Amino acid sequence: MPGRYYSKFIPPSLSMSELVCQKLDNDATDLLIDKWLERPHRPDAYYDWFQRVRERRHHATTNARNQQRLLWNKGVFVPENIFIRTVDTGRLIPLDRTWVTHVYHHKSMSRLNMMPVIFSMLPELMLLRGMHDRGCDDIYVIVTDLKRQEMDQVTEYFQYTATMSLRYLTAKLAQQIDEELMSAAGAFSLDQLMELAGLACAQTLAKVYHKDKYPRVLVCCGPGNQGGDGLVAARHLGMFGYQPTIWMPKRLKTQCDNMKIQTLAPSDDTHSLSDALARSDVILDAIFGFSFKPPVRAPFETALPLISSSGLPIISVDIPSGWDVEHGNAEGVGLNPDVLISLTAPKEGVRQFTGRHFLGGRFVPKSMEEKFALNLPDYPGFDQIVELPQTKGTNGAQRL
Ligand SMILES: NC(=O)C1=CN([C@@H]2O[C@H](COP(=O)(O)OP(=O)(O)OC[C@H]3O[C@@H](n4cnc5c(N)ncnc54)[C@H](OP(=O)(O)O)[C@@H]3O)[C@@H](O)[C@H]2O)[C@H](O)CC1
Ligand SMILES: [K+]
Repeated sequence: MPGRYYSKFIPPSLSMSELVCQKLDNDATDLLIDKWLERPHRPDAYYDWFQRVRERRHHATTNARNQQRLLWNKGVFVPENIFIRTVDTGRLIPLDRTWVTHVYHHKSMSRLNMMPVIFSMLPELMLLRGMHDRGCDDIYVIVTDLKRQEMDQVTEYFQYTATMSLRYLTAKLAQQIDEELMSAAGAFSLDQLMELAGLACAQTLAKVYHKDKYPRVLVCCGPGNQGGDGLVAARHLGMFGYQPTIWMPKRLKTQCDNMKIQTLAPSDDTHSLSDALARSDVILDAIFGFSFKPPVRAPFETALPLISSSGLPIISVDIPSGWDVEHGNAEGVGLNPDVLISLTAPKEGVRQFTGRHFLGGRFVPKSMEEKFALNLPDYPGFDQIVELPQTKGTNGAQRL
């Protein structure tokens, strides 16, 4: 077995192993399925599924492409050593991730939702067979003798590449999705979306910057809807026990006043901002979102450098303010946040962002996610946010 030729950015490849190609025809897998089904089982979805697979096998054997190809070298045929090369993206996926990935890529399978993969050889072969029957014609099984630690690194790599199938939005597409969410397809009001977006922003800040260490949050709000997200976030942060202060040079909002959240008087100069920066622990940048068009105009062209030079940690909403929605911080005038909370889906311009990256906006109906091929990751439990793996300065275009 060759040494470690792969890393997060050098994917494992077939050339890593001296592979022997063998063919496993459907009769052989049917035999295995039959044997497995004969064992005592409590009926469950997994069991039913394979029973249906068995019933359909005659159809399958009349299928001209009824072969699964197995490739392996000297490794042991155990789940940790098995990779599947997917037919659609051609990526190598560790077997224990395959089910999830498959559900992810083949929406038709999603109603079989996340049945547990049973880690023994027979069910795995059955799983492959089931995938085959469901339209995944060429399934490559690569058995290697990677060690556990190497496997973990490969898994890390796959987690990274999995996020690369996430769709990054252009400004136009982000606006289109926003409009659609508020049309009959989504049937949300702007206030509802803003409430959820602001909650996701507040949750992200609270997750990264604990209120005991960073109690004083300066919420910088721009003149558009993103400024509204900022106000909502300020309200939630107040509820979470932070002491937010709002800098919103263009207008004020009553809900935050009612909660006695301090709001700096609107003004076209940035003196009040400078003072507030000196009294803050962390900044929530809710200045510009996907409708930003460079160059930055007053008073923000003075505010952005002031915020940057404060040296305080910054958490940006949707896109770091001053970054072009599609081309990022090409002009170098934008903020450089430590944390980003993208809403709905990341924007094209943040592909180069290397800090901690969260996704929020858990309001996109499945139909819309599919229509726009967003490939959104699953949100954990009841959270409004999901953390995306950090990119290390690549352009994210890499694939196996
Ligand atoms: N579906 C979602 O994900 C939701 C996201 N939300 C958030 O809304 C923003 C987008 O909101 P929008 O109102 O379309 O735009 P912005 O907040 O980005 O800001 C537009 C305002 O900014 C002014 N602007 C634009 N460029 C500049 C500039 N170079 N200098 C100064 N000012 C600028 C612009 O002024 P104009 O005079 O040009 O009109 C606007 O006043 C999205 O990113 C999310 O954060 C929603 O909360 C809900 C759903
Ligand atoms: K922003």
